[in-house]
Amino acid sequence: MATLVRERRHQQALELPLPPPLPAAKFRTPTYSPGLSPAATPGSPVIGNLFELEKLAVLGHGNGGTVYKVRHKGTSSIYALKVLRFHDHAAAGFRQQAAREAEIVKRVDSPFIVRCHGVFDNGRLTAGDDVITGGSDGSGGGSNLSFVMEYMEGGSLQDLLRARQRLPEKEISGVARRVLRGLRYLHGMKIVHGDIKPSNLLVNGGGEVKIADFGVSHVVECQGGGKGNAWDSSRDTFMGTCAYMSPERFDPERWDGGGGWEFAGDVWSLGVVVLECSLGRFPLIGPGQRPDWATLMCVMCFGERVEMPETASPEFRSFVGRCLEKDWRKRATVDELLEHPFLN
Ligand SMILES: Nc1ncnc2c1ncn2[C@@H]1O[C@H](COP(=O)(O)OP(=O)(O)OP(=O)(O)O)[C@@H](O)[C@H]1O
Repeated sequence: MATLVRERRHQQALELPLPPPLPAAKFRTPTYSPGLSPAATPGSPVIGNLFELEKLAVLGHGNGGTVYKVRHKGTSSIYALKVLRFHDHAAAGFRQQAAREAEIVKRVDSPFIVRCHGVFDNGRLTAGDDVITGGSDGSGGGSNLSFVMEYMEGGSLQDLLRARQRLPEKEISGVARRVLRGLRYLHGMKIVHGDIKPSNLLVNGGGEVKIADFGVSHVVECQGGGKGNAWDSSRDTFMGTCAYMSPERFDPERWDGGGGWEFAGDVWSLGVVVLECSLGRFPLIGPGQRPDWATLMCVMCFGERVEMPETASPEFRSFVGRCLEKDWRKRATVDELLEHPFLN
């Protein structure tokens, strides 16, 4: 069932070209320092083969894949290995989106985004601009796509919220600043993340938050252009994702989801996350309500006021209000939010 849901979720058409690869793509020259941390650093060695990695533990499961904690046998560096498995009957859209995810993570390089150290297509390391097929290996047993990622030993923001329930405004402001810097980088490359939520914001050993999981990301032609690329809500039934979805993605007709709104959707999602960090629960619905499609749709269409924590500062209220502006044209941009007093 979960696989089916993910397959549906990934059927969004992604026909636009990606920006050119970075000159020295992700898989950079190694400068490994033996004395460093258990977790791999930006200068970690290139991994040529998945057999170089030893699985230590399962870190988590997503829709369609498993994430393992692994150790590089040669250097003892620790990584996270995400493995997406495709059954032979997997929908073409699922494979296509996984390939798109791989192409995006190979190009992004920012301290605010979880680093990818290598992508393996059926165990074969793909280089800079190799075409990734996500296709069958011909063995009849399905295929897989594996991502070797920076290990984020603090887990996700969702884990953090489970443990601490609420975060103080100062910490929330730090989280928001890092996510916005990551979004500024991505949007500058015309990449819409599309799935900003607590489980996709990971924390490293130093307490730094980074954006992860490009499973529904895509590249848009130009902001404000008439591409449309309208989101078909019937494709995205996964609750964890739709809970953070903006009104114009829910209902493009009502909220004028023409061209240019897709970057604004990431800002809405960040606003929901920020409010959740302060309230200690998913904020757009009442404590006992389920965040199902119909309930969320009612909130988007008829809900007037977002509940704020009683103790929230004016800066916090203003910041969240600017993110959760229903009309995406009035919503703050990433650059505006980076100048907002809540962060400064
Ligand atoms: N680089 C990483 N370092 C440490 N833990 C990670 C890393 N990437 C993922 N995880 C853990 O594995 C879990 C599963 O990640 P994955 O990206 O597959 O799915 P998800 O984001 O939880 O759900 P979904 O697939 O619905 O987006 C995460 O919630 C996180 O706890």
